[in-house]
Parts: sequence; C-alpha cells; structure tokens
Amino acid sequence: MSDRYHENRIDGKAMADRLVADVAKQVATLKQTEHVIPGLAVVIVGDDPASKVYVGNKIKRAKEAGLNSIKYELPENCTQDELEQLIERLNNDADVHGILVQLPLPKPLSEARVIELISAEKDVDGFHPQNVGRLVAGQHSLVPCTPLGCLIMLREHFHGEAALSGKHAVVIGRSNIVGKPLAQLLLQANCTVSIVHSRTRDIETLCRQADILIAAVGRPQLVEKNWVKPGAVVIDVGINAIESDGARKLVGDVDFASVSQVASAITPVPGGVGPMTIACLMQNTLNAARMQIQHSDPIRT
Ligand SMILES: Nc1nc2c(c(=O)[nH]1)N[C@@H](CN(C=O)c1ccc(C(=O)N[C@@H](CCC(=O)O)C(=O)O)cc1)CN2
Ligand SMILES: [Mg+2]
Repeated sequence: MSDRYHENRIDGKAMADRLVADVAKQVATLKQTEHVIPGLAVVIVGDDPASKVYVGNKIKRAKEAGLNSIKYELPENCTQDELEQLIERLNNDADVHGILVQLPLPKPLSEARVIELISAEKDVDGFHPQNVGRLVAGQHSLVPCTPLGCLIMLREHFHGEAALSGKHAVVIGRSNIVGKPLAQLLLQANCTVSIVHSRTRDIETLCRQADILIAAVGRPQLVEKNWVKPGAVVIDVGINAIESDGARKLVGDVDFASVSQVASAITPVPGGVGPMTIACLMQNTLNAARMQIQHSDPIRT
C-alpha cells in the first residue's frame, strides 16, 4: 500500500460510523420526547449469500443506532402472495416505521409489485414510485440509500453542498437504484450532470471531463487512469467479486491502483460507499419514523 493511497482515500467506514452514532443520538432524543423507538422490518427471500451478509449488517447497524429491527426470512420458493401478505401486515403495523425487501428477489417474484405495495411513507429504500416522483420533482422524499450515501460523502469531502455548485458530475450507469436517483440529487446540488452508459459513444472522453466521476455499472475495474481528469474526485459504487491469484476478492468499478494516482480523492472498495449505504438506511428509518409521528411532509437529510 503506497502513501498516496492514504493521502486521497475517502474513508466510508469512518463516515458511516459517525453517521450511525449521530442517528443513535437522535433516536435517543426521539425516545425521550415522543416515547417512540423507530422500527425497521428487513425482509429477505431465499439464501443468496451476499444478500444475507448485507441484511446481517443492516440488523447490526440498526442495533447500534438504537432502532428496533426485525428480520423476516422467507424461503426461496415462497409465492408472490405470501410475500405480499407479509408486506401488507408490516404496512399496517404501527410499530414498524421502515420496511425494506432485500434485492434482488429470486425468480419469478416481481420486485416492481412488491416495491409498489410498500407504503410510501415506510419505504426506507426510496424505491416506491411516489418517492421516485417526489425526488425528481425536487420535493422532500425518502431517498435511496446508496445515492444518499454518495451525496453525503461528497458534501463532507467538499465541506458542504455549496461547493458542488457548477461542478461537472459524470455518472456512469443508469440504474433505478443508483444512477438515476444520484443524477437527480447532484442536479439539486447544482452540479452539471451527465449520465453515461453502455450505449454512450466515446465514454472515456466524457468521463475525462468530470470534476466528479461516479462509477455505478457493476463492471470490475472498468474505469482506468486515462478515463480520469487529474484532480477529479472519484466515487466507486461497484462491488464485484473476482478471482485474483486463486483467491476471491472484492473490487469496485474503478481500477483503484491506477486511478488513485491521478484522482484528488477516491472511495475504496470495500470500505467506501457500501458502509454509507447501510448508515443511510438508519437515517432514513429515523426520518420515516419522524414523518409518521408528525404526519407531515417527509424529511430529507
Ligand atoms: N433493498 C435493497 N436491496 C439492495 C440494495 C439496497 O440499497 N436496498 N443495495 C444493494 C446491496 N446493499 C444493500 O442492500 C449493500 C451492498 C454492499 C454493502 C457493503 O457495505 N459492502 C461492503 C463489502 C461487503 C462484503 O464484504 O461483501 C463494502 O463495500 O465495504 C452494503 C449494502 C443491492 N440490493
Ligand atoms: Mg439502498
């Protein structure tokens, strides 16, 4: 590991620890003032090993944040009706303020139908069409955790959102979970935003124009040094398991070793955006609980 690595690395784990500690303080205050403990229901269907790790981490972090969390495990062969009945029950449970269904769901379950069924005010993943619409309209909403985590990291790095104004942000990837909502958040932060994707012509030239480059495509180490303008800030959302020297390891969508030589700051994988995704879920659960207590507009961080 070179010194350079330490110089420009954005530590997502440390930021996530601080965010969870802050949520824990706010949860304690809510408990004292409103006598409510925010409740988070985490639903997992099947045995996907990665999903199990993520769900385990969500439950662990919820405990640290002082939330009540309950894990619901459904078998791989559960029916759409069984899953939907569980969601209906959680929608009607006043002690549950946040509901999430871990994705991807096993085939042939419909993710779209399940997401739409979750009550929008309990949709702590921010995937419900109502929350997506509110985000695009610039209204307060529950915002998807990974994009929110990226924005918080950028805000902290630049010492406030004002410094993002006028910067050219290039988002690689157009998924509903990351690329599209992140582009909206950056637009609201007054960035000039480009989204590039698999059909984009001369993607490298566009990426090289970015002041802020965000990779969210799920292609291991796609982004190399020559894609990055010297001094750019690089956020790596990818989490890809690869074989290297006979061992399994996790890498991002960015070739960290080469890109860290030119970027002014870069998030590592692991230990970058991933931990912030889970910390933001805690923040969203607190926000959802507040919203349900106040019966007012959703609150956004
Ligand atoms: N319902 C949802 N499903 C999925 C989401 C989501 O936000 N909501 N996002 C991803 C998975 N995900 C959270 O659910 C997630 C993935 C990875 C991490 C993380 O912290 N990764 C670590 C490495 C973990 C490892 O060792 O395997 C890291 O990057 O440091 C957090 C959350 C898809 N599904
Ligand atoms: Mg999320």
